[in-house]
Amino acid sequence: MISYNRFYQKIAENRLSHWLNTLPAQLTHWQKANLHGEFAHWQKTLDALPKTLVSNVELNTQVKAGEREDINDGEYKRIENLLKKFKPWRKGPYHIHGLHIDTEWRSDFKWDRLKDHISPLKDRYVLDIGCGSGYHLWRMRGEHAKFVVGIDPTQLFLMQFNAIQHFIKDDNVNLLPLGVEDLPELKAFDTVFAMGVLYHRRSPIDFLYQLKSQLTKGGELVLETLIVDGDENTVLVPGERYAKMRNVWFLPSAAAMCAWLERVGFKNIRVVNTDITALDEQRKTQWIDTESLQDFLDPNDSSKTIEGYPAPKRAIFIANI
Ligand SMILES: Nc1ncnc2c1ncn2[C@@H]1O[C@H](C[S@+](CC[C@H]([NH3+])C(=O)[O-])CC(=O)[O-])[C@@H](O)[C@H]1O
Repeated sequence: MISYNRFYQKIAENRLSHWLNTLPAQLTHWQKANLHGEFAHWQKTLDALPKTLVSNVELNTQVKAGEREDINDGEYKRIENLLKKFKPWRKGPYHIHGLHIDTEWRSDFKWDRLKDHISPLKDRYVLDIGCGSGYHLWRMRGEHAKFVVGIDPTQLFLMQFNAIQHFIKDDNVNLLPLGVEDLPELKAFDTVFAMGVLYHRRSPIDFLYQLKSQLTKGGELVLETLIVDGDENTVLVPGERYAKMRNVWFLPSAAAMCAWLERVGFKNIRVVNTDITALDEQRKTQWIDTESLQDFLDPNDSSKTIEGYPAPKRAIFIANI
């Protein structure tokens, strides 16, 4: 059973205390009514992870907990077998006692593209919406953020996060099983990240208002999303699938995205990076059994998706309120 009591105690004493008005009831309901069919099984896997002595934790240049020498061969094999039960591992990579979880995505590439453009995270309250397994949460803490909260409704990713947390043990980094639509207007975070989520939202403008309502006055939004080429009136709404993904709705141009941000009241809007996703950033590894980017592109023309749309191109936007 996952307990959020420690999280409640922590926020009772910090600037998120008003979240206690709604969060405990929401999470209690979630545990009663919304658990994934595999949840109990996953929980057993988590509980079976050995309690090891973690000699060091490195979060600034990578996400690494412990050394190979901290554990014996049996423990290493056990950790590997148990963590493989949480496949597919999409976002990472992680290094646990010398075990390299070589995830589908090199999420560190995205971090490298944005880290020099954002306001320093030192002492900040940070929220990462749609954080996946939480890779970037650790990197934010590695930049000395004071309190880091991630939300993501996909329960397998929560399990992956909890598995990494089992070794790192930092109660200033938390992942809650919520969607953005479950958040009250907290107006409490200094930096809000929303990366890889906007195109999954059916109402992108409402989504931007939701992001805005999480920020303190003067706070910073870091938004990353798929874009297309074009002017401020260009938006692609793909058919049933984009790069084999079913739930993709709006792909604006960078100019359109800036116009949307301005329309909902963000200021100081800038595009700090654009990048075509390359095959070394998203690829099949031993830690996923499913297809990856190579299978999502036209085999004869990698500038197109398999459906004939422009291949994935992403941009990072930073804005303030
Ligand atoms: N309603 C929702 N509210 C919040 N999150 C959601 C919702 N619906 C889906 N998600 C979550 O949004 C994440 C998107 S992945 C980006 C990960 C990371 N940020 C990255 O930048 O690497 C990109 C992709 O899969 O295309 C997934 O983890 C979903 O579970």
